[in-house]
Amino acid sequence: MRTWIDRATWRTLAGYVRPQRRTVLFGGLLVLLGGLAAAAQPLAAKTLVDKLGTGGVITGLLAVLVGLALAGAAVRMAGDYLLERAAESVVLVARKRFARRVLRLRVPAVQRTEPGDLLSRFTSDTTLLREVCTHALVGLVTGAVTTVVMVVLMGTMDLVLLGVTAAVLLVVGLLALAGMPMIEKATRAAQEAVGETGTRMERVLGAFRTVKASGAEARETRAIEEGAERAWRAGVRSARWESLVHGSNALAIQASFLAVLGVGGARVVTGAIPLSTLVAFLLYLFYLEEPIGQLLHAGSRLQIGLAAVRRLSEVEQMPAEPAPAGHTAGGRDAAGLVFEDVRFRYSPESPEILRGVDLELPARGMTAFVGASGAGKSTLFALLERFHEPSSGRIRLDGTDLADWDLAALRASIGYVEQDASLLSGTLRDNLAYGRPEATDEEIREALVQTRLDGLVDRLPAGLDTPVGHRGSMLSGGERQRVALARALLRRPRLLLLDEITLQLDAVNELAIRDVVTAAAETTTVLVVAHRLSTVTRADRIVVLDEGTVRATGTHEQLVASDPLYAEFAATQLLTGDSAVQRAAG
Ligand SMILES: Nc1ncnc2c1ncn2[C@@H]1O[C@H](COP(=O)(O)OP(=O)(O)OP(=O)(O)O)[C@@H](O)[C@H]1O
Repeated sequence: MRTWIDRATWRTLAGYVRPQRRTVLFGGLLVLLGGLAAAAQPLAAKTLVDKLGTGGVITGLLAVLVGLALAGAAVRMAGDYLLERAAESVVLVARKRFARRVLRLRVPAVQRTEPGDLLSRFTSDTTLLREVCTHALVGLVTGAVTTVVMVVLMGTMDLVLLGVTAAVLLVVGLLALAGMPMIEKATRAAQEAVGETGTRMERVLGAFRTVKASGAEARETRAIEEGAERAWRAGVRSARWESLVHGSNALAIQASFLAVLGVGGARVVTGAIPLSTLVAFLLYLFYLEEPIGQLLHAGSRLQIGLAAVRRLSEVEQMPAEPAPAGHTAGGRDAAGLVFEDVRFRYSPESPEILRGVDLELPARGMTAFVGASGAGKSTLFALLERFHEPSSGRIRLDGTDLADWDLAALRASIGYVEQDASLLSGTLRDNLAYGRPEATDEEIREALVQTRLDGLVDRLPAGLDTPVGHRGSMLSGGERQRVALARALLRRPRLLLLDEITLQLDAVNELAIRDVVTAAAETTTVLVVAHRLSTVTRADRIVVLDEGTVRATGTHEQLVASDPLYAEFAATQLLTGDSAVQRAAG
C-alpha cells in the first residue's frame, strides 16, 4: 500500500514530531499506564467475586479497585493534556517549516502554483496534523500494547474463549484494513478540493473590481460553490469509511460477547471453567472495545494526517533558493555589468526568450532598454535578480558570475521597481522602509521629496502611518509607482532596475522622476526599460533588444543616424508627450 511505504511522507511526518518526542513519549506512557490500570480492574473484580464466593473480607480489595480507577483516570488525564499540547506544537512546527520553505521557494516554482492552494495547505492541511502526530501515533502504540496485554490475560483464563473472540475480531481487522486507504484517498480529494476553492477565491479577491465590472459574480460564485461541494462529497466519503471502520468495533465486541456468552455458558455448565472466569472474560471483552477503538481511531486519523502531510511535503520538495548565508553588504560603488552570450527559456518546452545577449555596461550612468513588447526586457531584469538562472552564458557583476554571488548580498545591491509596482498591505511607512527597515525618518522624508510624494503624505489622514490597502489599492497607479521607486532608492542600491516606471505618471511627476533617476545615475548603475522618448534621450546609452538579441547600442542620436529600424521604432513606438513635459518644466 502506497500509504505505508511513501518514505518522503514519513520523513516529513517524523520531522514534525521529532521536536515533541519527549512530550509525546511521556504523555503516551501516561495514557498507556491509564489503560493498563483499566486492564487490571477485571482481574481485581475476578478476585473480588471469588472472595465473595468464599465469604472473605472484601474492603481492602474494594479500596484497591477504587484506587486503581482514580489513579488510572488521573494519569490518563495528565497524559491526554500532554498529548494535546504536543499536538498543538506539531501544528506550530509544521506551520513554521511551511512558512520558511515558502519564502525560500524559487520564483518559477511559485509561479507554477496557485497562491490560494498554497494558502489552504498552510491553514487547513496543517490543522489536520493536530491529531495524527500525537494521538494517532500514541493511540497505535497504546492501543496495540493494551490489546496485547488484555489478550494475553484472557488467554491465561481460557484459550477456547479466546479463540472464539479472536475469530470474531479478525473480521474487524479485515474491515479496517480495507477501509483505511479509502479514508486517506477521500481526505486527499477533500483537501485538494479545498485548495481549488481557495485558489478560486483568491482569483476573485485579487481582481475584485474586474469581476464586478465583467458581471462575473454569479459565474464565480457557482465555481466556488462547486469546489466546496466537491470537498463536501469527499469529506462525506471519508466520514462513511470512518464510521464503517469505527462502527465495526462495537459490532465485533457485541458479537464476541454473544459468542463468548454461549460457548462460555456451556463451559461453565460442564465445569470446564468457573463462573468467575466467564464474568472476568466478559468484562475483558467490554474493556477491549476501548483499545481496539483506539487502534482504529488512530489508524483512520493517521490516514487523514498522512493525506495532509503528503500535500505539505509536496511543497517541501519544490525547488528552493539556498539558505541565506551571513549577510555581506558588499561595496557601495556603482556596479559594472557584463552579459556573455546569455540565453534563456522559461521552461524546457517554451521558446528561447533571450538568444545570446552580449553586453558590457560600465559602472555609473543610465542605460535604457528599448524593444518591442515581448523582446525580453523584463526577463533580463529578472535574471539580474536571479529570480531565474540563464540556460547558458554568464552575467558578471563586478567581475563575478552572478551564480557565485551570495544571493542575499546580490539582492542587497539591487533596487528593483517592477512593471506592476507591488505594494503590500500595511502602512505607507511599512512599504517605504520595506527594503531597509532601519531607514530613519529623515531618510524616508528625503526619498518622499525626491519622488514628489511629500504632498501626498501631508494630505493623508494619518500621514506615513496611513494604511495603503491590499496591494496598495488605496493609492493611484502613479503613486504606487513612486512609492516603489522611493522604496528602491531607500535601499541605496548599487544597481537600480526600473521597469517602465514613468508610464503611469503625469507630465509633472515624470519630469521630477526623470531628474531623480538622472541624479541617481551619477553614482549608481541605472538600467531602465523605456517606453518614452524623453527617457531614452536622457540615457547615456540605449540598448535595442530585438527578439532576444541585442540589435544595436548607442546614444539616441547615433542610433537614429545608424539604424533605420530604431529610427522608425523611435518615431512610431516611443511615447513622446514631451510638449506636456516641457510645459510643466517651463
Ligand atoms: N514566467 C513566464 N513564463 C513563461 N513565459 C514568460 C514568462 N514571463 C514572460 N514570458 C514570455 O517571455 C517573453 C518576454 O517577456 P518580457 O516580459 O521579458 O518582455 P518585455 O520585453 O519586457 O515586454 P513588455 O514591453 O511587453 O513588458 C514574452 O513572450 C512573455 O510571454
